[in-house]
Amino acid sequence: MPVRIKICGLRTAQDVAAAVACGADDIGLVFFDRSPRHLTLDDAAELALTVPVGIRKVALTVDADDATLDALLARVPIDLLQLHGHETPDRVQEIRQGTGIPVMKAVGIAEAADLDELDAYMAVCEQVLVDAKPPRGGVLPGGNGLAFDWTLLEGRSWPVPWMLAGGLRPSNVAEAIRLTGAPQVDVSSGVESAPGVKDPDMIRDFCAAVRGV
Ligand SMILES: O=C(O)c1ccccc1NCC(=O)[C@H](O)[C@H](O)COP(=O)(O)O
Repeated sequence: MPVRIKICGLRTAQDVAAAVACGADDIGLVFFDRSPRHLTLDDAAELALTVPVGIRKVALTVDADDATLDALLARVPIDLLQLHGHETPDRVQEIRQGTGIPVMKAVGIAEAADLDELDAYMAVCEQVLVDAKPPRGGVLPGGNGLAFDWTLLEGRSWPVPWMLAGGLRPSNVAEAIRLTGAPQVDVSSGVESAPGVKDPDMIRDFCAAVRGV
């Protein structure tokens, strides 16, 4: 099976076109107003219209309340919710049941013990995102371009689909896949020329590196 590719934090129709042209499977839209990748609902609704059928539109939210999620889903057609805050397993279950939208819970990893946190989410979400833990006191809970020690994942497997994220770049993604066996990869900073500015050449190089594994 080819490794699935998610390009996160797209903000323009050009970003979407570059990701689609390179064979991305998922595109991520960020709804977190402290992020340089944040989209308004109007901008996201317009951008969603440019995404071809068959490409999954993933909405990234951080500890969003029901009203925020309802407003988002009423305006933007979303295929998967990426929960990137401190959502508990109960909250993940509530969101999944309340919205009817499949959920991917992100869990931050810095050391082996952090992997235990993943277990609590296996019964309540469709997928997990195994990401780097954000730096202490950092502004963003994700999208920091930081990698974790991928050897922590050697020999690990989970009963739901999982995606690897955190500091992936065109130059290291093949090694990350080889070491972890990741069936899906997610990138944001690693294909940017500046925070929030996607670079089509880097997107192309990233996808080529994944497909070359
Ligand atoms: O991208 C953001 O600005 C962001 C804001 C708040 C929570 C998460 C955020 N990003 C997460 C991602 O883009 C990815 O899912 C993942 O963490 C990879 O990021 P990167 O290390 O930059 O490739």
